Amino acid sequence: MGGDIIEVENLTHAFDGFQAVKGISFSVREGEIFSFLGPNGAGKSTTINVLITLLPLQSGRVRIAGYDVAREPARVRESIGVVFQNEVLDRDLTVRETMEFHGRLYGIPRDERRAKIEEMLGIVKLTGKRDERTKNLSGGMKRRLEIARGLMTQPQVLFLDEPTIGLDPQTRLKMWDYIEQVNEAGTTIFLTTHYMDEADTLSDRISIIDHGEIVTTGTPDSLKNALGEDVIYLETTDNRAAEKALGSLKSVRNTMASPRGLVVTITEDGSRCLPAVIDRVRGEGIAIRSVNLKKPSMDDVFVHYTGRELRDTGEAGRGGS
Ligand SMILES: Nc1ncnc2c1ncn2[C@@H]1O[C@H](COP(=O)(O)OP(=O)(O)OP(=O)(O)O)[C@@H](O)[C@H]1O
Repeated sequence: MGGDIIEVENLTHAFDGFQAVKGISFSVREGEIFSFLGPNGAGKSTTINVLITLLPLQSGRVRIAGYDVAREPARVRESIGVVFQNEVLDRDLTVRETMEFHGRLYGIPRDERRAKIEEMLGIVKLTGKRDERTKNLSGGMKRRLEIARGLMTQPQVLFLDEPTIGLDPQTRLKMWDYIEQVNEAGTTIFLTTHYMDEADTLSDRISIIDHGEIVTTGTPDSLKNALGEDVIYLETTDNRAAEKALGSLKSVRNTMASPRGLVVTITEDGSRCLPAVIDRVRGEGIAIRSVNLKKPSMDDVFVHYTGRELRDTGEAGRGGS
């Protein structure tokens, strides 16, 4: 992996006085698959829109592939590809025409354009669909076409906003393969996703943003390991009282109310300290409805740092920890 291809320093962005992004700093290394996660309204889109020059830089510094978004936006645009969350294909164009149109728009010379179209359609396995109108493609094929189109200009960084949203599980797995192939061919990937397993599987590193601030950054393994050895999910008749009772137990690192119950992260082998956890809760006269012991997952990391499930739009949990 090379140096930093995305550099964000102290980025702040406000809408009518409301601070959507509050002085965030992070970087993405050349060659990485980097995931940017956060609950709804956390500030992801605002950040990405500044990075891809759709929103003006208000304050801070952002460089993409060495170019400053405020001073050299055209250079930045030449260096990136973007695949948006909502489908933006012309339904009446064929697959090849879609690619052809994009290539012309970017002034790619004819012969190079033709070769590129074939190469990119090959990568996303759409060669056989070359003459199909896009309206007749499946959801997965449409996403692949959008990715192929985004790659035509050989961007150094490809921004993928929710690349697998709405796709069936099998197609999602295939899409992961394509994303990895694109990455192996040398493109840095900046990804947003609501699927924690996706972020976990694909990412070299992940940042989680909440309330306009980055709350943690790390490799999937380091983020999961930092939570502790194991996680216990407890459903009790009084989760608040149970949380209080467990606070003083030595093997308990952290407790947090979540929509799935009380999340207890522990520092030791869970199967060994589970009896003590149960005894302590019952000792307070609290009945236990269910217990679930497991290794920390990216979902647990997300709940730990944001107090919310990714799909949970409400304010069921507490912010931060
Ligand atoms: N154009 C705008 N005018 C006013 N407020 C805005 C605007 N765009 C975003 N916001 C607010 O800024 C905050 C961050 O929004 P943003 O779209 O960046 O979040 P997000 O993390 O992308 O959320 P989602 O996952 O729902 O897309 C939210 O509170 C949102 O309501």
